[in-house]
Amino acid sequence: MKSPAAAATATASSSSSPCLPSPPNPRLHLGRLRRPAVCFPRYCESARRCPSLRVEASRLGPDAGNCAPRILSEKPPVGCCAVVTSQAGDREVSSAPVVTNGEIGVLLLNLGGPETLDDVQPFLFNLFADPDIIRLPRLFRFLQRPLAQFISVLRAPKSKEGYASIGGGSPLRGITDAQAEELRKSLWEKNVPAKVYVGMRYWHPFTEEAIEQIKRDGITKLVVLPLYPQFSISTSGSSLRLLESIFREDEYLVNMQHTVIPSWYQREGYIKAMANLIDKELQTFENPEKVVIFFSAHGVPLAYVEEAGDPYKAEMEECVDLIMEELEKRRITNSFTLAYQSRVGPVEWLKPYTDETIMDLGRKGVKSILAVPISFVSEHIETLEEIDVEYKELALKSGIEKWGRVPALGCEPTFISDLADAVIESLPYVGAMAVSNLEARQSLVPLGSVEELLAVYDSQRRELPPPVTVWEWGWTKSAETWNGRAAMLAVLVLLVLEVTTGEGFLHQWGVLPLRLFH
Ligand SMILES: C=CC1=C(C)c2cc3[nH]c(cc4nc(cc5[nH]c(cc1n2)c(C)c5CCC(=O)O)C(CCC(=O)O)=C4C)c(C)c3C=C
Ligand SMILES: [Fe+2]
Repeated sequence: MKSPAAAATATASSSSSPCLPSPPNPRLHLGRLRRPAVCFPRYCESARRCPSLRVEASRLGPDAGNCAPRILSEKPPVGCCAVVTSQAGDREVSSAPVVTNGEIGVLLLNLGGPETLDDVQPFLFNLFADPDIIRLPRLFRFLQRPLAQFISVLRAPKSKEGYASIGGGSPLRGITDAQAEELRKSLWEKNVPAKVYVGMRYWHPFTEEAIEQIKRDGITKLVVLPLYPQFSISTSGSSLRLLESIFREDEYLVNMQHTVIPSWYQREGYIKAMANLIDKELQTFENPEKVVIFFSAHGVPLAYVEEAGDPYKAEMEECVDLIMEELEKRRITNSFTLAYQSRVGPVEWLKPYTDETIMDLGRKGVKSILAVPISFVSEHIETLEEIDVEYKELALKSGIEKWGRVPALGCEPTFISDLADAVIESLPYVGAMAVSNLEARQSLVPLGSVEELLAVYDSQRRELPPPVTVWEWGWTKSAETWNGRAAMLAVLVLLVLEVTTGEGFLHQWGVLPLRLFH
């Protein structure tokens, strides 16, 4: 890591009393202002010394830009105290039991994927019906579902082809369930008796189902952990928005203490696990030092970053830097590049695009590439099909001779253990409760973090630029596109009618003299 400031070993005390002035407003911590806005040296300094805030100390340092986003609650931790001993470098956690006065739950948030080919279109419908994927102007909100239906039906055949080629469905559910089980085991080994739940955004098990189970199990302290290392409005943000709406409506949840780990790409364990995978895969090449390490992240529309303030790009770039720094420590100094894949629709997405970058490297005479999927921790359609098949083919056509790919982290033990540490470290922040139910309701969720995190990037809930162009008034590119599509559709409908009924302009003009069907 950039600043292993927690060379200091720190031990959390068994007292939950705060020893700090309130941390700065978390609204400032995430997102577009992140780098400049989060440097609170006084706060970070104190945090390093304060036992009850030790939890985040391994990320603190002279470069305080890394610290504040991790302080998840403005209120002091109450009612729960992790007894944790941690050493920078090995992140060892002591065997002292975690003392809490409630049932701990961990909710893993993920995207979800179709399990069969019949699931593909309804899965796509759920995805495009999400206002964090396509947020229409207020006046046109009523069109969200019809539009989602329209786009999902249009896209389904192409998506189905992809899913068919990877075995007829997404492997995401199985892998996420396995990660949940490994995380549970790891937490128990670290003396944290927690239950772990999986809540998917667009397919089973839906987040709503996970929440129902959490209620049935009587969980009173919940750590929310999106399985995306980097934060994006379109992924973690969307899942948090859904949670916010569920929490707001429910008496039980209003009273449940929670905290969110919004992103965790700087964690030492994660960075090391990624570096281990890259290191190992490089050894499969004849001349490992000549290989270009090609980080390929899932893209988002450019306007998410430039207009809506999505921190995704900044977090991604920092993540890649951290991995390369870790590799450098191991004397691996290969060239590397970061590009964005999987764009959907005609609007501009984050650049450079993966396909263009591959061709560019080919033109420049690069002969070996090691692809590193970086935005997701499971194998999925975009690793198994897009990278392993499409991009490999493109690379070979572009003059690249050897193409390799680092596997997704999955249940890699260093990674799972680090996730468990992240959960343990966040426990003292679970439970910053509103004073009364009324107050909790007014603030939408129990004080913790969901709505604060949402506010960070999206306080005004502005329109999001649609990845698939939808209607805009005026002489715009979008209007032209949609006019064109509407016209083509109209012509198609007229043609079909004409051919099937034998009546219409073409018949009147003698272009089509015969009725084809009777
Ligand atoms: C960090 C990861 C992801 C971001 C950011 C993201 C944004 C995003 N995605 C779409 C549209 C689609 N995504 C689809 C599948 C899909 N997306 C991610 C991850 C991110 N998406 C994953 C892991 C998967 C695969 C799940 C699986 O089943 O294996 C799909 C469906 C597949 C396809 O048809 O290509 C679509 C569509 C948008 C529009 C978007 C940002 C706005
Ligand atoms: Fe996606």
